Amino acid sequence: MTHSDLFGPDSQDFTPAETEGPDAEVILLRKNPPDTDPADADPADTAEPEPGTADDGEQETAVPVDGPAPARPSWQQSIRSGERREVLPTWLLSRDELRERVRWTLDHFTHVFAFHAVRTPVYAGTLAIRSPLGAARLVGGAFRWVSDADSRPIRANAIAHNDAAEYLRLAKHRDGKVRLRLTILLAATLGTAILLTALIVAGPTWGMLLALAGIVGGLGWLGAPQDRPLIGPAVVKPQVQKLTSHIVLRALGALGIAGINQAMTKGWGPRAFVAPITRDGPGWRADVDLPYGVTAVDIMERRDRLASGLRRPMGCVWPEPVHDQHTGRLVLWVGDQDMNQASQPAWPLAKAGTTSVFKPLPFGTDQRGRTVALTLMFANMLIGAMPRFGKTFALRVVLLAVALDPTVEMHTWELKGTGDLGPLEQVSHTYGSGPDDETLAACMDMLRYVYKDLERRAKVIRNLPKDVCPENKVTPELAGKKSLRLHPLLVAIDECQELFAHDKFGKEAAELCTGIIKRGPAMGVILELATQRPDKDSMPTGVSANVGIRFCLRVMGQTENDMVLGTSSYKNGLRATTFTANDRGIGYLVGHATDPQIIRTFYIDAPAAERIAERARAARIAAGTLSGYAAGETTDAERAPAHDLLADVLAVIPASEERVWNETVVDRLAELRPDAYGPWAALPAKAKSAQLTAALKPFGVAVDQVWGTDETTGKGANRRGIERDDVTAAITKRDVRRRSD
Ligand SMILES: Nc1ncnc2c1ncn2[C@@H]1O[C@H](COP(=O)(O)OP(=O)(O)OP(=O)(O)O)[C@@H](O)[C@H]1O
Repeated sequence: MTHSDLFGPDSQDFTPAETEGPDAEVILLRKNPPDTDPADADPADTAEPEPGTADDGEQETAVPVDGPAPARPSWQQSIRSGERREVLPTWLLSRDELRERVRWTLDHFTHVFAFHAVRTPVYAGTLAIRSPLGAARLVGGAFRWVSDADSRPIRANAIAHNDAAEYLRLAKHRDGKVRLRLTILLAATLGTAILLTALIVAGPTWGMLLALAGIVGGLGWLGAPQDRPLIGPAVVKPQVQKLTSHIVLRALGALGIAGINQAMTKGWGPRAFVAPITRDGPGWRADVDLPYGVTAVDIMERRDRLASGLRRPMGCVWPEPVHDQHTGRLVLWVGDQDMNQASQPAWPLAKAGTTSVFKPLPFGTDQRGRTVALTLMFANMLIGAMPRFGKTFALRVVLLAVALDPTVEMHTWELKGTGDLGPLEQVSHTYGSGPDDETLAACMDMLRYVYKDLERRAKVIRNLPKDVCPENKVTPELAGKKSLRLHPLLVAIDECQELFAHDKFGKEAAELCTGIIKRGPAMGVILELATQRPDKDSMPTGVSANVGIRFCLRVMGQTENDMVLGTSSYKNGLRATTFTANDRGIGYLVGHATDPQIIRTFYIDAPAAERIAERARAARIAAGTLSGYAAGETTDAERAPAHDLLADVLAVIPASEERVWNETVVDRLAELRPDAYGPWAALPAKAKSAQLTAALKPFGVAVDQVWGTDETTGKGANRRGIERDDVTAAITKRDVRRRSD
């Protein structure tokens, strides 16, 4: 509809096209009197007039739907919002990456040199075999050149057309050429012959051999068949197809997304790319603005189909959103190699170095091979995966990095019982391995201790002057003050479902861990949990809802996925279900950077872990921080006798004896278990009796004066002793209590 259609040829001079360009739409509004509520207006009055009838210029006005074009932004305004490209490539700024590149380059050329050096005899033999043919080709070529064989067809043509004049002209020209070339050839041959003779007669042997090798090599090279080169490549490069806009659009168009398909019919394709497709690390990067209404998540959800459209393995295809752009901006990174096959640099701390949990600790590499480091202080971490996909390996990388910070008190518990975290035993304040009730009970003791320590830490922090602790949380300075005992404390529980799903300990474990996870970070307490069963029975919601850093390796379903990565993660395209059976050690990392990342953890095998832990132990010994289990200190529980005192006492008092002196009981106990009670028996009579009194007190066994007979002298006397019935009653009472627990 044009302006004159609406207003007639005499309408006021208003040309939308001049203001907004040809696409600007115009709507017609009826001007209401100022005191009229537009809602009260008669609908008939607002009906669009027939073209050409809208002549009431007083009542109607045309308003362009698209407002006037904004004034052109200044040069500075337009450039300020732009993205600055890096001055130097990131690999040049990172010492680790630079070192890795240099190392790789040296490695590469060493390999190439060794590859060809080993094959030198084969190359020499092949050249020698090919040299006669090469000599024949040289002679043939020289003959053709001297005889000007190339011009033969032209002369033949002159003969065929009986063109005598032309033939004579050509023959004369050729004769001159042949004479000149023959002279050059004879001179070159003579020169070479003289040189060779001189070399043979007067030159050194090596010179002669070199000349011979050169001649044979040259002739062999000339004699090589075209389809069989002498030297094969030392490194077979993967045949990677270059990523082009055509391939990207083809793949996007094959996803079955209506928005993309419709936009394509309207010519969206060429405008999709906001930057040229470039090499980015070991792969290609395309920045795409998707059609209106299509989001990057829509593409991420269809990664498998995208990989099919690109004709690349799934592990090469990584679509991502751009957090500081609109949701339709997609960065598509297509690796040359499947992520699970690409070579990975060694863990930067594998050979040397210590760490600080206040600083980032190297954890893995992303698809582009860049190191991803985690800052664990003030965070908690949950690792989830199906069995055998690298959960314990991932936890071990984190724990080894933490172990290299000598200030951290480590509590390492692996509740599967395979000893995968065994290397950490030598640096841990408490350590346990196994799914049995005894280990779980000890793990609970540890959690109670840590939970209680939170209260102490809170009190210490609360009482610190504001200028020392302005943020009410542990700082590196506070952590360093030994007297405050605010050093970082890390609790790691692998296979934590064993604890949370336990009939007896589950509820308390959930309460303790929820408390630790909520209050721990500010007080320097870090909780690391790993589980192969991230469901609601094995992972309390109080825990899963409060975790900061989440790492999800391959899982089977949406529930497990969301349990580890957080609610709606699956819906938002974060699908650890799409990892394949070969993607061990690869997972989504959420909560660490602004955007979720795909990480392959550094691979540290058991022997390497052992070596690193030994280094960590040495650093702790040097810093004077080796403590608890690692330092050989025993806990109260361990100090408690492994035997049953009441049962032993009862065993040494026969039913015929109603009362017995304490000292007699101790002597008999020492006879029964010399290791356990021998030291008691060695005490003087009074102390001996007092020892038994103290040991029986917690069980409520009364000690009183009892009549008895000295076993050596046979004399009767009143001394401190116990009644057998009291011991039996104490045993019964204890057993009843244990059963009710
Ligand atoms: N980053 C990695 N790169 C390559 N392979 C890895 C990586 N991490 C783990 N793996 C492989 O995955 C295997 C299983 O790892 P891990 O023992 O950590 O699994 P898990 O999930 O703890 O299994 P489970 O639940 O049975 O304890 C390892 O033996 C190792 O070979």
